[in-house]
Amino acid sequence: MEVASLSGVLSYTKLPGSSLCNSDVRFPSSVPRGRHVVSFARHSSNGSNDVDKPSSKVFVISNSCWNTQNHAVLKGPFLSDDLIQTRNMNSQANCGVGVCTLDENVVAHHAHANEEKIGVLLLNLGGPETLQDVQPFLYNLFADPDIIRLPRLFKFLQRPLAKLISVLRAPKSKEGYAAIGGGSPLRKITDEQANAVRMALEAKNVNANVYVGMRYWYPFTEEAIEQIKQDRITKLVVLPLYPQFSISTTGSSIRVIQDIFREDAYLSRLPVSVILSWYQRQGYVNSMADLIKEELEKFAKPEEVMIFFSAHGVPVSYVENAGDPYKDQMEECIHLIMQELKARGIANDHILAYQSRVGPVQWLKPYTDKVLVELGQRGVKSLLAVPISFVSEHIETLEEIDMEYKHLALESGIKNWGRVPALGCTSSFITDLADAVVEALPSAKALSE
Ligand SMILES: C=CC1=C(C)c2cc3[nH]c(cc4nc(cc5[nH]c(cc1n2)c(C)c5CCC(=O)O)C(CCC(=O)O)=C4C)c(C)c3C=C
Ligand SMILES: [Fe+2]
Repeated sequence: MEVASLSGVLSYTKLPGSSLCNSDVRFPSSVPRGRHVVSFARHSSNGSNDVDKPSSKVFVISNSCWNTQNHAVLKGPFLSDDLIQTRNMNSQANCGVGVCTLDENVVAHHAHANEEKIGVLLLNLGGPETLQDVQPFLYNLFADPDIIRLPRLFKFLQRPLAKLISVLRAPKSKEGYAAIGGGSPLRKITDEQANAVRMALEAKNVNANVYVGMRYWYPFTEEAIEQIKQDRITKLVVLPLYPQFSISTTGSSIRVIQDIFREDAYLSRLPVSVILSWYQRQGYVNSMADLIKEELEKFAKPEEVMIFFSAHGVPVSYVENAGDPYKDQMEECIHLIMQELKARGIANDHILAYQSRVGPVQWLKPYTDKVLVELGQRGVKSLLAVPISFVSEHIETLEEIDMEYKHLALESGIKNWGRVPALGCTSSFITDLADAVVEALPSAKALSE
């Protein structure tokens, strides 16, 4: 598990002997590769709220670069004008999850000033709850500078481009969401996970409020943070529900948090521990191995089944130019799961491919759809699909894998198809998340420290 504080451990200085290339800072070979840390430089604020002014930087140590990205100070997700009103009206109702009951607030109000109040902030992507939400949700997603990474000179195009792409993509997306019941199940599942983590912590004698902060839809991360402030939390663990780190997921959410915390006197003094990735945790690896074993046993000849890990892709440029550790972490994650299966006497063939590419750029390869066809041509008869970059059911498991890819696989000659469910609220997994929180607590540090 990789844990960092919001203030991070690095300062933004050009390293001796390094040279600038494409706005990335190359670093000398003495800097250890292969692990990553996300750290935020403390910038003197110019006092402006202008969203177009770069005033924070994200550093990612990766295999090849310390990548620096200039980001605008974001006061909230970019919302189309007609949505801003809806969002403000809904902000109270959508805060956190059902764990912050009235009773608890009353207790909190009377609690002793020195009493520790632990908060856990679960980060997730968010998804449209109705078909009307699809286009504004896509707008928020494409307006994120960590999703569409424009060169600094073209930043002014971010929002018009987001509007255009979201309008163009909405019909296809809507079809997908319509096929899974008219909306994303992410909010419901994430709320259930939050409640389960709270109870697992309680079982370990740790009382905590557990909040849900979504990046692109309700309840927004900004709303969850507002609730954390109102609840006067004294120590916070940030736990992204992505096992592997990517600039486009955990990185983007942490940037939002850091921008808000830096501007706020209370939040900048709040000790925070950020869990950057947790795919290496034995509890997670065991839970995945359990699910895979259970599904393999449903096949007539389990030993002949190809285990097909399908991960959400990212554009190649994230890995090659921006130093996103996502691909490395994905490969290591799969290695760990396969090692665990082997220790249990399961030695099936396996393969990793990347799904859900969007737009004309190159994404991580091999592509799931291409590999399925090739496997069929190679004579593979039984296949078990394992979604690996996400721990809830969502459009890409329920529609893309269960419908599109299953259809393609069967059409390509694969006879027996199975799919491992997402971890959801599997109890061994939830217990491990609670353990991760407990382990992260001692390293909490305030941004201002
Ligand atoms: C680890 C998980 C994810 C990564 C990495 C990721 C990167 C990424 N995604 C897009 C574009 C889209 N993603 C969409 C939905 C979506 N993405 C993830 C996870 C990751 N994305 C999830 C869990 C979901 C589904 C949420 C739900 O409603 O159930 C969508 C919308 C759906 C669609 O139209 O296909 C888009 C678009 C990019 C461009 C990107 C990396 C740059
Ligand atoms: Fe995505």
